[in-house]
Amino acid sequence: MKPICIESSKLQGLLALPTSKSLAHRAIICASLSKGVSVIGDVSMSKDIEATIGCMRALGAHIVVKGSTVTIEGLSSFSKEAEMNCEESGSTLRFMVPLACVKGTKTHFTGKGQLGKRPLDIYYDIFDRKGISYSYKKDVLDLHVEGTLTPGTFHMRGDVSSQFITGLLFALPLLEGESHIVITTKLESKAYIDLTLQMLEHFGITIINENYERFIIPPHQQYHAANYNVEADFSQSAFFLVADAIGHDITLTNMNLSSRQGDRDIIPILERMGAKLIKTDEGYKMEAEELKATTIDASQVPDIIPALGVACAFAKGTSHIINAQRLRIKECDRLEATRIMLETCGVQVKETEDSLTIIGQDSLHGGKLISFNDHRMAMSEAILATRLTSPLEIDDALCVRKSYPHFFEDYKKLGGQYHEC
Ligand SMILES: O=C(O)C1=C[C@@H](OP(=O)(O)O)[C@@H](O)[C@H](O)C1
Ligand SMILES: C=C(OP(=O)(O)O)C(=O)O
Repeated sequence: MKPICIESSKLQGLLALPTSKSLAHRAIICASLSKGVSVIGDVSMSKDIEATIGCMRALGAHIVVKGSTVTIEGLSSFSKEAEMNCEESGSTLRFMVPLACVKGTKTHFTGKGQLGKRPLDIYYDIFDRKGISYSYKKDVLDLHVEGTLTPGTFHMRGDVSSQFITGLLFALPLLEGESHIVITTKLESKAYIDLTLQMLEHFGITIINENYERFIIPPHQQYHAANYNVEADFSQSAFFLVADAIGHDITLTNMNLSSRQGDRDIIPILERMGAKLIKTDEGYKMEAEELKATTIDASQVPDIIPALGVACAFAKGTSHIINAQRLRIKECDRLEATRIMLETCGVQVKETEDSLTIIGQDSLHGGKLISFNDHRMAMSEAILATRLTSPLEIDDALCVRKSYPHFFEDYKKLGGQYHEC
């Protein structure tokens, strides 16, 4: 795709958000492991979700996609061999690896972009302890795994990625003996574990959660087919709620305010900055006269930080984004990328190993940016561009396909103005 030039514009109107990628991954996996047929409704297709569907098919599930409805006949036995292309989806890879080892499926994992550079060591340690054989290449995802996971106690860090814990939570209930997962550090991205537990329960799996320090997984369990409708995605809501907070007028028509998605915190964070959530006849929107600086702890909400960086850029005063080291191991180094995005448009930003200090500005200019091949950076940049005094060029906006293929169509419908440069 050619670079696009975005002009400043007023975004306004109604928008139905795509549905939650995190919940869709989980529902598709649980249904694929179930006895019987499940219908998963309201799935928003994206590259990441297609990757998970492809992997579960490779493992033996029968999956039919018609529009946003995914009908899944769970696998009757695990495939002996599987080829799993995880594209650029960290969730897919980290959720699939333990599943590949439930019945010793000989699996070849491939993927693209940064995925081969994102941590997997927690699994390699388990493989070493459990005698599972594996080989991988450095920095590109080309991983071969063969071996069977045995039950036991798994000591795991909780401050690298919660996706490793989720991955084990899917696989361990299927083993012959009881297992325990013991979290050895502070648990970050904790709400994603809640989403996993919620989905496992929906599909009939029991996990005993001892205060997020130990998870006890009874053995010999069976996933039971269940229907499930996926709710709107709060990580995606962040772009539009931030847009509202910096002066636009977008009403989101499908947000579930009692959702357990951690990124629902976008609302209290923006409220702390002086914005207000307003209920209208059609849905919800944010309103703000003026934003004020705040301190944001990124450890539980890593995915909404680039969008919040845009809010901080227009806030009065100095904002701090703290505990953000793990942003460096996402689709790009999101801490550095957020700094570059803001600096390019005239914001003063200081970056440390795990924080950003952002000095809010009244007026910002355009420039030339790359998307860092990261959907959340491209979407944040598009929102930032609406409030600049000159156009912003973005090199490769196609990366939004990872989670929100229609982002730029929706952006245009709301009044966003861009053209190929
Ligand atoms: O479990 C999930 O669905 C996710 C967990 C989070 O990852 P970490 O646990 O690595 O922070 C989040 O960043 C990712 O986009 C989705
Ligand atoms: C980090 C993300 O996803 P994943 O870890 O699944 O690649 C994301 O969607 O922002």
